[in-house]
Amino acid sequence: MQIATVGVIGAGQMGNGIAHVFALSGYDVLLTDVNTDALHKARDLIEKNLARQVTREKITESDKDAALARISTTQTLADLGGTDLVIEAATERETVKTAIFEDLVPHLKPETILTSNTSSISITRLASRTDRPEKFMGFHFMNPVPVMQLVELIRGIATDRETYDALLAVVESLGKTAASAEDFPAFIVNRILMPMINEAVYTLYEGVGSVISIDTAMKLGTNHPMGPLELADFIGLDTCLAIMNVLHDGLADTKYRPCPLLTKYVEAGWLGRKSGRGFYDYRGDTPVPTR
Ligand SMILES: CC(=O)CC(=O)SCCNC(=O)CCNC(=O)[C@H](O)C(C)(C)COP(=O)(O)OP(=O)(O)OC[C@H]1O[C@@H](n2cnc3c(N)ncnc32)[C@H](O)[C@@H]1OP(=O)(O)O
Ligand SMILES: NC(=O)C1=CN([C@@H]2O[C@H](COP(=O)(O)OP(=O)(O)OC[C@H]3O[C@@H](n4cnc5c(N)ncnc54)[C@H](OP(=O)(O)O)[C@@H]3O)[C@@H](O)[C@H]2O)C=CC1
Repeated sequence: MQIATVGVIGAGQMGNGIAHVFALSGYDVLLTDVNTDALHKARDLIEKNLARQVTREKITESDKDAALARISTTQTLADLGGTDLVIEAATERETVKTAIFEDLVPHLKPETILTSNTSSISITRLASRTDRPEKFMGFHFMNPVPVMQLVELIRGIATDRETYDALLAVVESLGKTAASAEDFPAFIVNRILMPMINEAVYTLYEGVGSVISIDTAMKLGTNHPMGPLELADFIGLDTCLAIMNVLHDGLADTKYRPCPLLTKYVEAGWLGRKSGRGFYDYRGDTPVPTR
């Protein structure tokens, strides 16, 4: 199947990055969000990130202008009806995602491939809430999307070969690399990464180290580009907690118990970079550790 137009649902940090890379690779993109402000912010951020790529001589000014011209925005979900591929990248909450699919499905062409960028939720269960489980897949991009090479491809129990092959070809057209994961809670990347981040929060909670000592230890001791607490803030603490809850509920093992400090931060609205405060405070010129 020829994929030319892509609908992206959710204009947060992942939605804007996904729209950016698809537009730069020549796809027409229609980006939607319930929040008009998020749509405006996403467009500005895409423009800024494309400009950064021009400065670093990764792309030309005309590549940037052409990519921006390929991105349209809408607040009406039904406008995505004519797209060939839909990527849902809204908040990591199953009720939010299923409500989106239920609203969207009546407007879609029969051949449209439906995907979710979920970090952890069962693809089989999400697919079962649509009219096309055989054309439904997990399509998991990494943050920041324009920089990260990997896309995890997750087949639900009903996904057909044609859909998998079509998405594999899309990943190649973006110049990225696919890794296949089976449909178990949090797939591969977050099954491994999120317990490490959660353990870093326990290390802080139990007073083994400060925010700075934990991040410095992991950056300089294991050559990670970001420390685990800095990375948690970058991903979003609400998303980290949601993933730990899916692991805990889905695998029924206490080793996945979310750290109470992570829960408390989310309850306080301290969600990391996106809310201005998490393990670091981002309101000044440089991030300041909070513990
Ligand atoms: C939660 C999930 O479900 C799954 C996930 O995504 S888990 C999270 C996965 N992501 C990570 O682990 C990220 C870890 N961090 C990193 O790799 C690095 O810190 C980073 C790439 C984010 C930034 O690297 P840095 O060296 O500190 O910053 P900086 O020098 O400004 O940028 C590095 C490059 O990225 C580019 N870049 C950074 N952010 C960008 C963006 N949003 N858009 C476009 N380009 C961007 C820069 O232009 C630069 O490009 P070149 O090297 O080609 O010149
Ligand atoms: N952050 C990360 O590092 C990664 C996240 N992901 C996954 O990507 C998805 C998005 O995450 P991320 O971009 O970080 O989250 P953000 O919180 O940055 O963005 C989510 C966006 O979705 C919007 N939204 C909520 N409900 C709806 C709806 N019904 N219709 C349309 N838009 C809606 C939110 O609006 P509002 O703010 O008004 O609620 C917000 O603008 C999640 O499933 C997450 O697990 C995958 C890989 C990495």
